[in-house]
Amino acid sequence: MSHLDDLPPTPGKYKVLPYHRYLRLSKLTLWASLFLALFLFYLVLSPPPPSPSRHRSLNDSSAKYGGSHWEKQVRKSARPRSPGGLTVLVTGAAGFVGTHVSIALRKRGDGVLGLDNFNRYYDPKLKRARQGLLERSGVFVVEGDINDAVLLRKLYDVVLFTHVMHLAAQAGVRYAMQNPGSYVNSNIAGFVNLLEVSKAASPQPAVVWASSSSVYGLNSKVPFSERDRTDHPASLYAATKKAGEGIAHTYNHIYGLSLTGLRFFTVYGPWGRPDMAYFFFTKDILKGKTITVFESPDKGSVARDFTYIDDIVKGCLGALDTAEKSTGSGGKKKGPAMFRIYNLGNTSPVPVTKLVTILEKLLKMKAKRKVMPLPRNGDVEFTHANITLAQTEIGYKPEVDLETGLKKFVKWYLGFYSGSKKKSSW
Ligand SMILES: O=C(O)[C@H]1O[C@H](OP(=O)(O)OP(=O)(O)OC[C@H]2O[C@@H](n3ccc(=O)[nH]c3=O)[C@H](O)[C@@H]2O)[C@H](O)[C@@H](O)[C@@H]1O
Repeated sequence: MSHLDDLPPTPGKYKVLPYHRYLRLSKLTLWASLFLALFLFYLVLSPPPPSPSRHRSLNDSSAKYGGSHWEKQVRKSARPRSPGGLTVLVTGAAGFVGTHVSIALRKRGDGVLGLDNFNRYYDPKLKRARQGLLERSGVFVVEGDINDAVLLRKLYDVVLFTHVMHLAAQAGVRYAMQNPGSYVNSNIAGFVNLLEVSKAASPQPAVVWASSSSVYGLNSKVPFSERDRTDHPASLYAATKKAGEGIAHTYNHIYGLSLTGLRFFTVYGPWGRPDMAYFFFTKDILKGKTITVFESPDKGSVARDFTYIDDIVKGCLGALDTAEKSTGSGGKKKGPAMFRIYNLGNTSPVPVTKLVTILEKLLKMKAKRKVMPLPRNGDVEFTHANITLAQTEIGYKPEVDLETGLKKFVKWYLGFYSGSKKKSSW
């Protein structure tokens, strides 16, 4: 058979097929149509393909806001109770620092409106429990994301905020290797969104926001001073926090926004974050699980300038109280505005091995320690804050040493996780 036998019949000419070939062809057509129909059916009904990202978005809860009842709650929460009180929007209000700062502000008579997306970075039940505390103190938390410009504009329409305490962020140094996108989304895109809406407000609020000790990266000169270089971060987390400082400066320069960045040093305490070492060490020691304690390459101890939450709260309030007004309005700068950066640390670094020893004493249990060299995961060997600037300019004075602070944390932890959540005191 030559290749010519495969050519189709001459166009325009009708060719009669033998009966058995005709039957075979129509069967083929039938199967092909059936297959095509099934395939189309599958395409219509099948779910969309999974996102190429290895990690699901942390914020898949759809925002819940709007309506006259909601607006009433927003106004009520944001209204100061004492004359001359501040009207503060606290982002990340159901977070560790956010909850403590919101309650402290509310206690002294300021108006506080919370905003939080309740994402799943760590147990949302803990965030909901914090929300319960906030509600009992009269702080309403709007459920939404800082990337939602429509929501932010709506909040700024309903309330004239004098201040914003911006604490919503993707925290954690090591998690940046697993989910880098979440850091860019919250710490960069979300921050820019908040600044965009803030600069367009009339009048503009003064903004205080959380930076991080991690911006000092691989610096070896201690203690870290605000005047030191911050251009060699060791983690993407640190890089996004450093980017935040640069971004904030541009909004100050172009739009006259009053901006104050606070570099927090390893904040710990009751209602803390379960992704932090002191928290999961406690959990694992109690369960008899092995904990991994990092040591520096020269077999020295890794150390942190652990700072107790109450000291950090005082620093945040000091920054809010001393923040000058923004000078711009409706996106137009009218004159130079305040731009500040402060270290909020404890000024006494403690080796992580010592942290474990204190926990052993408080928990009355021996930890199963596995010592290993500090992996290249974003962690730095030590942090140590020089706090002179914050002391002089915002009256910051840390008072709680690690043992005293951990004692309070352990007391809270045991109460909260032993099922007596309702009884656990503030
Ligand atoms: O000060 C800061 O800027 C940062 O403080 C913490 O970051 P970090 O100091 O690394 O706190 P932890 O993750 O609780 O680690 C504390 C220490 O324990 C060590 N560690 C951690 C985990 C572990 O399994 N073993 C271990 O020895 C770390 O190397 C570190 O020295 C927070 O997680 C960051 O969000 C914050 O911005």
